[in-house]
Amino acid sequence: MSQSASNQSLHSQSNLSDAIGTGLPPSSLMQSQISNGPNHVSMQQSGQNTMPTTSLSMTVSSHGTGPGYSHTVPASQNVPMQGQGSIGNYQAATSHYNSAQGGSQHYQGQSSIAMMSQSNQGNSMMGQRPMGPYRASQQGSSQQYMGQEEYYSEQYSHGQGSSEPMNQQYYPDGHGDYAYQQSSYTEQSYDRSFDDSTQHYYEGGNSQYSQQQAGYQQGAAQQQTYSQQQYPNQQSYPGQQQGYGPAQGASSQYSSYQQGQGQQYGSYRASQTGPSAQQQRPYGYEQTRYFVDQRKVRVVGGQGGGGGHSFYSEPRKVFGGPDGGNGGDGGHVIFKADQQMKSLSSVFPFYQGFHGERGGSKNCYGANGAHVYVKVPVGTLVKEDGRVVADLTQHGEEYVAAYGGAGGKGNRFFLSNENRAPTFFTPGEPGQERVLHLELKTTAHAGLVGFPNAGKSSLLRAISRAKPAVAAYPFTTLNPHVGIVHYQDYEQVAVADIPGLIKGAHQNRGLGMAFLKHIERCRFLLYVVDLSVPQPWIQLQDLKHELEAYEKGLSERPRVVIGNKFDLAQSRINLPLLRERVAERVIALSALTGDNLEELLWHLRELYDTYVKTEQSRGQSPVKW
Ligand SMILES: Nc1nc2c(ncn2[C@@H]2O[C@H](COP(=O)(O)OP(=O)(O)OP(=O)(O)O)[C@@H](O)[C@H]2O)c(=O)[nH]1
Ligand SMILES: [Mg+2]
Repeated sequence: MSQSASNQSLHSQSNLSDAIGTGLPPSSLMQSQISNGPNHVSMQQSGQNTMPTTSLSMTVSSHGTGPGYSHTVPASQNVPMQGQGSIGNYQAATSHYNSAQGGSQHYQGQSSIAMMSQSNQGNSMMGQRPMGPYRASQQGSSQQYMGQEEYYSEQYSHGQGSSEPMNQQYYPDGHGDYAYQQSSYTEQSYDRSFDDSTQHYYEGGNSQYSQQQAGYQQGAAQQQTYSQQQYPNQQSYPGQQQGYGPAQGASSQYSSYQQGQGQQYGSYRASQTGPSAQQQRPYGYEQTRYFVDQRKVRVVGGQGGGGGHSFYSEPRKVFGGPDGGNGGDGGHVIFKADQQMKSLSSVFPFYQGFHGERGGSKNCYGANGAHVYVKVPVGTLVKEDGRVVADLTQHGEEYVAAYGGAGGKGNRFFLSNENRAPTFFTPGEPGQERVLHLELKTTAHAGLVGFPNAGKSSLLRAISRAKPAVAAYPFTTLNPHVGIVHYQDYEQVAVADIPGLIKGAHQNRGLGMAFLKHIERCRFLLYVVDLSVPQPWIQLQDLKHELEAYEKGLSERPRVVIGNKFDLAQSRINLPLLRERVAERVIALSALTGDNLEELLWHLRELYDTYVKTEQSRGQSPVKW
């Protein structure tokens, strides 16, 4: 899985860069629009065409600097931010901007959640703020915006900064324009490491805001000189406020802004359950597609086409008889197991089959609706009301999740000796509708089972090309990863690394036992124990206990005990003690230094060969990777 994860990460990178290439407005487009001055419509259109959702970018812009500034933000009205912010505040912000702007509609969208908890502050700051230069910078904007264009285009030429894909990842529902905003304004971020970049998410808004402030204070011409010099200050508002010096109103305004923004992002992050944890992820996490091992899907087959209703008629054959053809059948929704798919993340919550076409005159039958194929990973269980209805364990296996409705009959169908001119026909039947639960159980040959920090991921990295995250804190691994061990005779053994188990996992301690289902399909088990901890055999007992609690007999699969961290001094004392106490074969090795990995690899191969032979003797084909 993790090999594929790395592939996926590559894919996602390329996708994202595609998105950046195509989804963001090209700089030339930006230029033409921007240099037109406050051309609301065109900007908005570009926002809608290229970036279909409203985003937090408005947050920063609309709040911070008010109307003029907002022109630079691609925005759309159609996606309100209620889901992420407080609706009440959003509305307050809207009215605020309407009054300031004379009701240009797209400011409603732009203000969005920007004003969360800030509408009052915003109003008061409008009163305090010296509006003259501010408006001037907005109106006389051709120069100013030209300056910004240069800035944009320069930024776009830098193009592929790490922050952009990452931000897209933050907002899978299309907050690309926020990413765009940030990348446009914070050149600094390109040089940063990933960890910094995640922070940059917050800082970007500030920096952008600060630039605008600088522009307003210094006049339009100055805006061309956005430079790195400003950036050192951008993250700290106190510094900025000093810079603004005499602008009393401004300083209070900005401090309130800062406060408000913090709240706003706080609430936003809270609503994003997955990514919020990413702050601590050591690396690479942001660019990978999320691993999803269960999904609820509603599937509806296509509606059958109605029957035709017509009578044939031509000169000299006026009563030619009924000739309405039958309608086409609706298309099915079909789940198809695909080896390329590694998680259920690309499965949507709803699928609808194509409808059949209506029957026509002249006995023309309507075309059948096309089937919709949904690719799912091999090892996907399909459940309905808690009952397993399908188990897709082979590549290419299909399951018809929802049948399309049958097409209706045309009036020709009802022609009989009793009724030579039937006028009735039947409509198409509706497609079947079901709500199904998909559940993925990783299919690998061997499963690494161990306590957190035992070194499972390190071991997988050492024996395969998979790159699961390794770190010195527990629960580094949150999703199963599969790595492939390649042998010289081209046999491949798949090894799954699952998140660490602890004592009581079956009572939902630690990460619980939700991940044990990924072990369920492993043909043999590799128990990984940390030899350097006191009494490592206790770990082994606990692990077995947990596996048994999950499924009886699971811990008794063909297995081997791996004593990891053999390079540490304590391990050498513990190893003989462990060997005395456990019945299984113990392979002592060090995933870190690579000591004695060969023994594991040979033994793994033995286990695999035994498995293949057993399957073949049963007349079944062994799972191959
Ligand atoms: N000295 C030594 N340290 C090791 C060895 N193997 C792993 N480690 C360290 O142990 C720590 C945990 O390693 P991981 O591979 O992340 O452990 P894990 O079992 O995957 O942990 P979780 O994902 O949290 O379940 C890391 O700091 C590794 O560098 C080893 O053979 N020797
Ligand atoms: Mg791990």
